[in-house]
Amino acid sequence: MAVVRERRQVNLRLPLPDLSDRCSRFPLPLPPSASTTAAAASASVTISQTELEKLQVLGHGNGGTVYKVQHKRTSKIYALKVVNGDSDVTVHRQVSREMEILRRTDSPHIVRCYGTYVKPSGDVAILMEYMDAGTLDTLLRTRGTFSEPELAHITRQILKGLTYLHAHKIIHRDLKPSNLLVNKNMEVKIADFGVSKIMSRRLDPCNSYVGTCAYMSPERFDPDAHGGNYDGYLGDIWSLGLTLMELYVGHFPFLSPDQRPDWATLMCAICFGDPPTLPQGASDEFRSFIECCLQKESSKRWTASQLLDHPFLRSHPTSD
Ligand SMILES: Nc1ncnc2c1ncn2[C@@H]1O[C@H](COP(=O)(O)OP(=O)(O)OP(=O)(O)O)[C@@H](O)[C@H]1O
Repeated sequence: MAVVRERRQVNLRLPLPDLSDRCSRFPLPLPPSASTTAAAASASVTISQTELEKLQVLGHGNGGTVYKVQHKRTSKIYALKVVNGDSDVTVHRQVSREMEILRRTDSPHIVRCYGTYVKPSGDVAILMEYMDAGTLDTLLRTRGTFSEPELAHITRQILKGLTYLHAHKIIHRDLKPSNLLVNKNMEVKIADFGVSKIMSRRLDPCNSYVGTCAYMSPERFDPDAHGGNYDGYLGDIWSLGLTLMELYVGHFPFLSPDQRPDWATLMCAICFGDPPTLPQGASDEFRSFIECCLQKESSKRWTASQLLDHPFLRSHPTSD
């Protein structure tokens, strides 16, 4: 059993990195629309980094800072994730992995990347589409819990993103409300690929311990008790189940609302306790959907593409 990943405290007093013209130039696609397509993304113009003006800090992550930036010439808004050159090696490894995955992906359900920048000083940045409603975590805190129809809409989008990733042999490994970005049209996109894994084959086993432990499946928390390795794709499904439950009940499902998470409590609850269940009032379809995700034995969990056809989603058809 490995250690809990700690969130690095970002030093707010560090000067903002100056992304100068010495950096390589990257193609900047046309601004994203509600239905961004690969064709739209490939219709690109080129800008220099000095054409990006920082407007405000959107948030801090594990080693990086995300800024809202404006492309001066077109006034279009983007998000720029910046990691300083003096960050530790783990942070650089994570941002490199994130850049590699974002460059490979092309899906309306994955946050779109418009360029990556690497300076000789080691400063690294990723230019992404700006999601103007923040994350599902911030929405939960500001506007409260989500209804079943809202969750069905959210779930369908996450599952389409996961189906895309898994078909491309990418395991996210850190799915949680704060890694799901939202815009004002309630489009939900999967983000933050710092601890994701690209498999060389579809069924390669996983055995590394990275990600946010609270959302880890029992077999990821304690691989030794599960034969030393596990199917990482099904680990994403467990995290999805916990994420949806949290959005429905308003707090992390394994803990009561006022309980502080600590590693020992979490470990016992996830590895030795029963999976959490929905409170009274939830529909049978939603209850069944959550059960299909939160099976302790991973082989009993449904895959992302199977879940897309679950009665819970069929009972809330899309308008499109
Ligand atoms: N494309 C984006 N559009 C709008 N806001 C964003 C975007 N990307 C990130 N953010 C904001 O910046 C914050 C930090 O994002 P980042 O991916 O660096 O880390 P995180 O997911 O919050 O944390 P960690 O890396 O520890 O998992 C997010 O929580 C979100 O509020």
